[in-house]
Amino acid sequence: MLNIYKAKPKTSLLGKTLTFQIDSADYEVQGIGQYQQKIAFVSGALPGERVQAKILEDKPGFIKATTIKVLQPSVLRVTAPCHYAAICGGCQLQHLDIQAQRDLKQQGIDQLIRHQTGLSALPWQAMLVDDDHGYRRRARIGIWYDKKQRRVSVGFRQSGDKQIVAIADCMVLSPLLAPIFTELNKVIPQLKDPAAVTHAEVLQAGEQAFITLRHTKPLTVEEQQLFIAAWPEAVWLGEAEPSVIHYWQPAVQPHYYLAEQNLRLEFATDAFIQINAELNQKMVTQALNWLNINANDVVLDLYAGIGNFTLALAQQAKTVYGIEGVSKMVQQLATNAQLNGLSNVVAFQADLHLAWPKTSWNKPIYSKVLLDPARAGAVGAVEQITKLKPQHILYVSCNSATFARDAKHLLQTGYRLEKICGVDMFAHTSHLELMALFSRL
Ligand SMILES: C[S@@+](CC[C@H](N)C(=O)[O-])C[C@H]1O[C@@H](n2cnc3c(N)ncnc32)[C@H](O)[C@@H]1O
Repeated sequence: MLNIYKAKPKTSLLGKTLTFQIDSADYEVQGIGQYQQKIAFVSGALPGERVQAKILEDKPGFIKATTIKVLQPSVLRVTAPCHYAAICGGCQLQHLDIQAQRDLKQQGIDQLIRHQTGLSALPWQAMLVDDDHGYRRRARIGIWYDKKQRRVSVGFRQSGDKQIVAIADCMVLSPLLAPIFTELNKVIPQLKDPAAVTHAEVLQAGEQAFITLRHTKPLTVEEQQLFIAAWPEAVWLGEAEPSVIHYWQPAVQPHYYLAEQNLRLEFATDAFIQINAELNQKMVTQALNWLNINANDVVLDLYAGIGNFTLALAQQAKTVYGIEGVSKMVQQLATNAQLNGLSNVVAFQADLHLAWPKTSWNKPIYSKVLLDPARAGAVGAVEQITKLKPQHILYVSCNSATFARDAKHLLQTGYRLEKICGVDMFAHTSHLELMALFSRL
């Protein structure tokens, strides 16, 4: 008789609660432990701790879990300063004091970069830091209307979940934007269809609050007036379809200042700007210092946005080419250069992750390059940068993993890492911005 062997289906660990001994932490300060043969990444757990954690993902090589109970705490563990920390997904590191957060983030990133690049030590410089409260000048606030209970929830997404956690205040949001929670809670239930508004983008530009409400059904002028009357100091806008934004009041131009450079930058409410104004200022000034820009420099600023670095570089360089993927932002960059009296800025649109066009800006004419890509890093771009053979490359990164990958390429193609520093742009979260200066050997 033929015996057919059938492998027993493995039972998934998903949703189970297990106990983990945490040995170390990764670059996002998630605890690392082990379960049988699998490596376990446990959010909310610290090295040296024993925790109970719920399994969120069960993959062949690893599992991901979230701490639900700390059985044996680390000496570094503190009580979170925000009363929503345990349920809100916005900040992941409030169980550490701010200095320990910064130390552990840098240690984890140091390990990641050394592992990827093979460097034995990194030339770390002092981290750029500022106030860890009230620093966010932009945020997306979730809105959920429960039709059965006729109740609105305004807040952030729960950690590891899609549910909105209703909150009344946020420790890291700029105080100017604080009224958003009360006012939305007041007005949304008065709408004909309260479920029509799904989220609010809040923005502080200078001393002005801008609120863009995303709504899936039209809102009447009377309904728009309810929001304006509730918080008249704010400027209200509606987004009926993605990226189709209308002012409900006379338009006001959002802008911010780089006071140290005496620059004024204008932007559209949906354009990218750096989240933390104080640290952005420090970052721009440090970029000028590290690159040591002089009047002979021809500089290439990649992923230039609305010209945050471009204009400051142009004040000291001969010429700056700013390249950006979004056409509207390229136009804004050119306008900002004009508004600030800078005639040595040239702005181009290009998708930097595709093959670069054979054009005036893609030539080996640069002494210095600054790049500030989004989280995906400079995939496809970093190879093309090195072909231009600039003397110095300043890489500003918001994702250490993609930075480590790109840094490896730079080191393999004739560059050395001169300086690196963290920028604690998103205090209390697992993210750390990086600035790294590479020079040609
Ligand atoms: C982190 S932001 C930096 C913007 C600017 N340097 C600043 O400091 O405000 C990254 C910028 O890269 C742009 N970008 C993203 N992917 C791109 C691509 N494939 N090609 C060109 N630009 C891209 C985004 O539109 C965004 O403006």
